[in-house]
Amino acid sequence: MSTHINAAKKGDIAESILLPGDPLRAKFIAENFLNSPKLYNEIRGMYGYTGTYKGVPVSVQGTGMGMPSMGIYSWELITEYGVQNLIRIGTAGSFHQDVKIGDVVLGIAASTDSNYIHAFDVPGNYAPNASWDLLLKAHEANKDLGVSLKAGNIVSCDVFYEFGDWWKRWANMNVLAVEMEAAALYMNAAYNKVNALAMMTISDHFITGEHSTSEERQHSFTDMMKLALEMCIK
Ligand SMILES: O=P(O)(O)O[C@H]1O[C@H](CO)[C@@H](O)[C@H]1O
Ligand SMILES: O=c1cc[nH]c(=O)[nH]1
Repeated sequence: MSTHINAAKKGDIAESILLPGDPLRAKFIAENFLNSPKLYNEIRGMYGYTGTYKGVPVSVQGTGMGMPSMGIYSWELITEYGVQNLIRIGTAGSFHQDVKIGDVVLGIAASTDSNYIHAFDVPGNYAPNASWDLLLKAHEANKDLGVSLKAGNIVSCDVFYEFGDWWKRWANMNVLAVEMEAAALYMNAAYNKVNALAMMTISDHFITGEHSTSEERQHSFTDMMKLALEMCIK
């Protein structure tokens, strides 16, 4: 048991885990995609389940919103429960015309406006990046699934409700989309030498003004869920 996760022991959480921000998305995945899912965490309502997918143990854990929350859950999963492969399955807002609602974006790197890197005391800037191993698995798994995938730099921001044209300056640097957790996940994974990849379904569009409903954010986006699950058995 750790401070924010009350799974009893290491083996109660699988080596590969899906990490949606929304705990109800975790519940939906457990109930619809995992065999014999067991609830191992409900502290703070941040549901975590372990079951099997095509015979392989897989867990799914809500991580909340923002880098402090992702930082806590991913750190405990890695250091207290030995999780090796962490796949964030989130939502994001697109900055580009050709990255459309429903597309899945793989964050090869995660730029950020956060100070999370201060925890690691590096003597310069740091470029949080995805695991090559997991990127290859995503590519491999998608050969059968054919999900509309885009990959590139994303930005993890501390503020959801930002004003003005801030996003255009990230778009100018060819950053594809905004979300709020990937950079912290990548830093925790790098420090602890484990694998992480953040994939996000586009739920909002800064150019067209489109927005998905909260119901869609919770229950839809099953392409991304299937892709992440298939990666766990590669
Ligand atoms: O859908 P999730 O995984 O929560 O991800 C995105 O949605 C939340 C904001 O609505 C932030 O957590 C952001 O990163
Ligand atoms: O952080 C996020 C997530 C989804 N959509 C956004 O616009 N921002």
